Amino acid sequence: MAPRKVVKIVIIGEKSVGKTSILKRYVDQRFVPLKPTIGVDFVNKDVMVNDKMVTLQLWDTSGQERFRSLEISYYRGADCCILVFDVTNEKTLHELKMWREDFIDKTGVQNPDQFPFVVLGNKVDEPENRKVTERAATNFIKEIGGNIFYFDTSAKDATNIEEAFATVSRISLQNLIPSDSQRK
Ligand SMILES: Nc1nc2c(ncn2[C@@H]2O[C@H](COP(=O)(O)OP(=O)(O)OP(=O)(O)O)[C@@H](O)[C@H]2O)c(=O)[nH]1
Ligand SMILES: [Mg+2]
Repeated sequence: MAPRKVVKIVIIGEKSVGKTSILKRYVDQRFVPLKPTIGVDFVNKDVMVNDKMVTLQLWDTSGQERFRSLEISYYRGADCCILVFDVTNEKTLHELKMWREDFIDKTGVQNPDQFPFVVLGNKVDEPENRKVTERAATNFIKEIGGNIFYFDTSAKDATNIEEAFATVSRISLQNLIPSDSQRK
């Protein structure tokens, strides 16, 4: 049997936007009170993509400034980057530009326009507090351009979590095409 493919996915963005809650919802189908992430953590999930079993290695990190120095080793070898913001806090969307540029700088990705990014606008279960519309979010990703996708999500009520990770799995595998491997 051919060895199982393993893809590395990193999830980044400001503190408290819901990165760990999104992973918990996806991997354990649960939404529970969580402490802020300290440093870096990771969790594996096996999924079927095009009839093949693939292991997603999901790397979670803290959005807090004081842990930023850890990120170089954490970003290295990523096949896809998930950028999370909180739709009830506009500043967390604007900060994503910085998070994306920092990721590109630190990984040394040669073709940032081809590298797969998935942006998640989280906490859409709070429509009364929503500050960033889906339209504003999609305009934002159009402005960034490249190989980038957008989903409104909620870790709390599970909106679009499966859908977002189906896209993450698919585009992470595209990134493993051998002719692209010199990019890393
Ligand atoms: N309403 C709502 N609250 C959420 C959602 N996702 C996360 N939260 C809440 O937002 C807070 C932060 O969630 P975390 O998952 O710890 O956020 P994080 O991005 O991992 O934060 P750091 O680890 O500190 O960077 C917690 O109180 C969560 O319960 C969501 O989809 N909806
Ligand atoms: Mg966290």
